[in-house]
Amino acid sequence: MDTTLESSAAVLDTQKDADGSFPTDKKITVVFVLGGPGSGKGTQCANIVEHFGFTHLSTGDLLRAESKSGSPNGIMIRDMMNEGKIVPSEVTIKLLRKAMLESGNDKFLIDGFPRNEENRAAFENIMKIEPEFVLYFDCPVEELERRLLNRNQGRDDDNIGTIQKRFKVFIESTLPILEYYNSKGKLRKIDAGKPVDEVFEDVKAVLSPFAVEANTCRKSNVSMVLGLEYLIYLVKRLFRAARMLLTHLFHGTALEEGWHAASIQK
Ligand SMILES: Nc1ncnc2c1ncn2[C@@H]1O[C@H](COP(=O)(O)OP(=O)(O)OP(=O)(O)O)[C@@H](O)[C@H]1O
Ligand SMILES: Nc1ccn([C@H]2C[C@H](O)[C@@H](COP(=O)(O)O)O2)c(=O)n1
Repeated sequence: MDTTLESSAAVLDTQKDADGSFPTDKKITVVFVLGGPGSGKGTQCANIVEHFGFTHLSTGDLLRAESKSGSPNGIMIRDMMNEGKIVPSEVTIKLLRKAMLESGNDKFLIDGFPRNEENRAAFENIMKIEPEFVLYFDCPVEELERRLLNRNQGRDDDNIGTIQKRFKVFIESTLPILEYYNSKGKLRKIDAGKPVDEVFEDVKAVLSPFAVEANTCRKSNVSMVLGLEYLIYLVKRLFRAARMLLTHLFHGTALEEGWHAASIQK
């Protein structure tokens, strides 16, 4: 398989443990999203979420949040990320699993994972979920560097020293994972060197099998909203009827009392 960087991520088999379990009756769909650092994985995932109803889980974001949470692993994660190294799978998968369960969704874009063979094997062994396919954003290294240096999102690892290390780790550890999924016919390679909208056109073509489900999902959301609105309308009418009845009873009694008092005075 040729890549630009060289030249310069189902079916659920339920797992039960202390963290909880996925519902047995649901098919869990997982799409792994890979590409060099800065290839636009996060950018495109945001578009996919909007159009196809997936939950986007960025392993980098999950690790960054964990490193800042003051957890026992926090310092180790921060140090490894600053060195561009890959955090042990046990840590990453625990975070991923928790986020997947908490989302309540059954379709996941797992961004920046699996980064190496250890990640891939651990996910398969622990989660027992086969990815539907792997979306690979392929982009020239010069463009990656330019994007990362201009990102300006305050990331500690967006400095030239760590960027070079991340490129090296991508070539040595992640490219073999792409080869693996390519050999299984599960790689969907996208030219990520183009403008964002053009890249998304290609992404949409790959994600098209999920379009019908997305429509269904949107339709069911619409009927849920309409159902809720109708319920609110019925409750409002009920309240109005109750108020009219009470007013009628109250006024009736008051009138009766008024009439009674008047007749006594006479
Ligand atoms: N097609 C594109 N053309 C130009 N700039 C882009 C494109 N896609 C993304 N960018 C910009 O490049 C930078 C990196 O994009 P993004 O954060 O989505 O990459 P990433 O692959 O998620 O990075 P990382 O692996 O480091 O988390 C961002 O500033 C983004 O706005
Ligand atoms: N599976 C993963 C994903 C990410 N990391 C670490 C190492 C990366 O350099 C860093 C940033 O990830 P990104 O936001 O660029 O996807 O996070 C990891 O160790 N394991």
